[in-house]
Amino acid sequence: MLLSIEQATVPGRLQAFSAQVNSGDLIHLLGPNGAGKSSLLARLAGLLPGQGVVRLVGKPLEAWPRTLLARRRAWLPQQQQQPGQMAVFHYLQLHLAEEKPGQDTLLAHLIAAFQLRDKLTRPLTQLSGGEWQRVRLMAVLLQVWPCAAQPATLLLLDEPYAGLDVAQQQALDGELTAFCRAGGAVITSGHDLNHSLRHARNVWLMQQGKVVQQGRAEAVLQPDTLRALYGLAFRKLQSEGESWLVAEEMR
Ligand SMILES: Nc1ncnc2c1ncn2[C@@H]1O[C@H](COP(=O)(O)OP(=O)(O)OP(=O)(O)O)[C@@H](O)[C@H]1O
Repeated sequence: MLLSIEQATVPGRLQAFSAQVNSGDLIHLLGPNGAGKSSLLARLAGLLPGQGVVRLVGKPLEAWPRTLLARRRAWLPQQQQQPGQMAVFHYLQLHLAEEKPGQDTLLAHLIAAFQLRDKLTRPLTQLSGGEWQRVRLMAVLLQVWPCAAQPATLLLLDEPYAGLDVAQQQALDGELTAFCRAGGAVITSGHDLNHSLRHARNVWLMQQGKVVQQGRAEAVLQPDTLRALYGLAFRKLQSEGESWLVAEEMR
């Protein structure tokens, strides 16, 4: 087991929550604004204090030396200021491991996937919002991409799709799927129910600081459940073997 969450809390923001995350899992965290998604992600990253225990490959987060933890789990906050004027390539280099076989190939692959080749010498402060998001995503992927020495790693992404155009959203889908196939696990927060229906393996639904449901996306994302969560009526449509959720206008 990669991550074991035992009665983890954040006072005033997250009620006691227990779950297990395995290598290969791709989990979407959904729920209304203020439900506690960011708080849960930050707690799992070991960056918010609280009760309970969070174990990464069996060891409590607090017992991990900082440098080793940084190679095992990465966290992408919802928003982040550019750390100064440095060039994109320099920023990415800061996230590379000293020695990791295949890292150069991975770097070239991610530069192409996120279409950053012609931005590499640009100062971070001169990127658009979506470009900075792609650079941040690339950095955390590089930081913990699974390798033979560390096959099981964890990526915690707070609203990673925000600001990405549709092609870049697809690129990110592809990289996260590859990351999980390589042995990592991903937990992301977001607000796009139909994207979660298609892309997530599991969904955790949150409401008022509590995880109220967890399970397969197709099973959890049901109109009645969503109505209770968002106060909106939903319909689930079927088309060519795919399901779609549509929020209906309330009269
Ligand atoms: N720094 C903070 N200090 C105290 N309370 C906070 C802080 N940040 C958020 N909260 C509160 O904690 C609760 C959960 O917030 P959180 O940011 O985890 O929700 P979220 O589900 O990620 O929301 P959103 O979808 O709007 O990003 C909210 O009631 C919020 O007001």
